[in-house]
Amino acid sequence: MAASQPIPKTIYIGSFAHCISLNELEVCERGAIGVDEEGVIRFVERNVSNEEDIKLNFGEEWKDAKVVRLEGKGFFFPGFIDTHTHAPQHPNSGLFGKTTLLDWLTTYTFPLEASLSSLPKAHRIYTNFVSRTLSHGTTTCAYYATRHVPATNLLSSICLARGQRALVGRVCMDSLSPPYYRDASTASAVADSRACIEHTRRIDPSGTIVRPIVTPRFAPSCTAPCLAALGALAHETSSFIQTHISENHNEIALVKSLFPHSKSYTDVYDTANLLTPQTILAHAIHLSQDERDTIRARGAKISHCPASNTALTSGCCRVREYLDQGLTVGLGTDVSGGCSPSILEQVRQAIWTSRFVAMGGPGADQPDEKAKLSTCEALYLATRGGAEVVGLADKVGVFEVGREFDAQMVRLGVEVPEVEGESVQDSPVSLFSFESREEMVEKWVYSGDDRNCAVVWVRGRVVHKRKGVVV
Ligand SMILES: O=c1[nH]c(=O)c2nc[nH]c2[nH]1
Ligand SMILES: [Zn+2]
Repeated sequence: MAASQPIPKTIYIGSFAHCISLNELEVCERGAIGVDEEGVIRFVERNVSNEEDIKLNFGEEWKDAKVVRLEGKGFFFPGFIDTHTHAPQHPNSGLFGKTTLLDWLTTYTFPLEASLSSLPKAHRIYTNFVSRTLSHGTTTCAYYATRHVPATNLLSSICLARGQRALVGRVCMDSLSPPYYRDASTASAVADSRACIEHTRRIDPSGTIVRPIVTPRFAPSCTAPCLAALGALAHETSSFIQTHISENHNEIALVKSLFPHSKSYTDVYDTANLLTPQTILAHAIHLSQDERDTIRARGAKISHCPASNTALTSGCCRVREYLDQGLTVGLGTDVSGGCSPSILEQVRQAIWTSRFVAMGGPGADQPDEKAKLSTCEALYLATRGGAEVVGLADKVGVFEVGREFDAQMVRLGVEVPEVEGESVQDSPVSLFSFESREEMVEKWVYSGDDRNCAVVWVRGRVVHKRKGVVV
């Protein structure tokens, strides 16, 4: 099992980068990170001159440590955290036409999800999707599965076997759903969800790698009794909760008509005790100030899904404002509303969305500079922000003593040679000779992809390696 295989003490030598705070990106040129047999970081050294000095400084116990050296241009970076995605929708990535949320669900999504009643099909999709997210540097992922208990349990088992940290949720939907894909009753939705929680707790009792997450699809898909029963189930089993909120204007109007006595969309969930510090709310685009205040007061978290929000023309989330108001935000790929499994892509998309908010649409005056996310802020959301959303704030997201080594080795390739006639190389990032380390990080953010993700570790264990890379 990737997650529990024994590992030697290891020293990672080379440049590293990480977000110390929302506004502070540290790029260390000559670093050394010491990781023990549990995968926990024991030292982080800067301005290292040679490996022997490191070993001497840290004494006898590190003298035989394995060394992983980052050769050439690149840096170690914390693993990405995907706070919201749908594994069963992977085959539909890129297929959405001109639909918006509600017709997209009935046209593309429900038929595909229903077909995962076939376990061989679920196996094919889930193994490929977990491989894909890992290959893009995602070390933790909050997954929606489907309604099916066996397929949901399979996804948990695959994540555990591959060593990817995951929250895995069986989707509950007992209302307004097609007859071929719905829960028969609140009682069966709760019983099936309980079965999935029990499976996840059985295969990983400590919850180090996989944890269950109670998953009402969204308010239109659930009756009020079902929402309340799921709130109670989450409390009884101390589980995380994930759902969608305030993604699209037609959806918000539908919620208003289905729950006429609720003050707002947020109030529907609050009434059902679904807003807790362990709740992940995907999208959250069109929230009123009152709703934001409630979400903050309950300690619930937000998953910003910029690519999906654009593809389904749902709206531009005012994330910079949310951060100023003290809301906790991470990034989500939301496949297949979003068409990429890459959190690096969401970093870019979050930055573009913030610029669209800043530009304010046709006829607007000067851009609103306050609305713009910086590169560092977006990287923070992809790592430390995400860690807060999934309850791992004290464990991952930054290279600090006492945290676990969830990381990716980013390799940028070689500089473009001065002689004419060279060919384009495997890395999509073009380096010349002038770039500072900070500029290399910027170039990676704006032009990099999975070809730059050479190795991925969770708790110091290798969970992905690009072909040909030796560690
Ligand atoms: O982006 C989304 N994807 C979904 O599958 C979904 N279901 C309800 N609301 C949703 N939004
Ligand atoms: Zn979603």
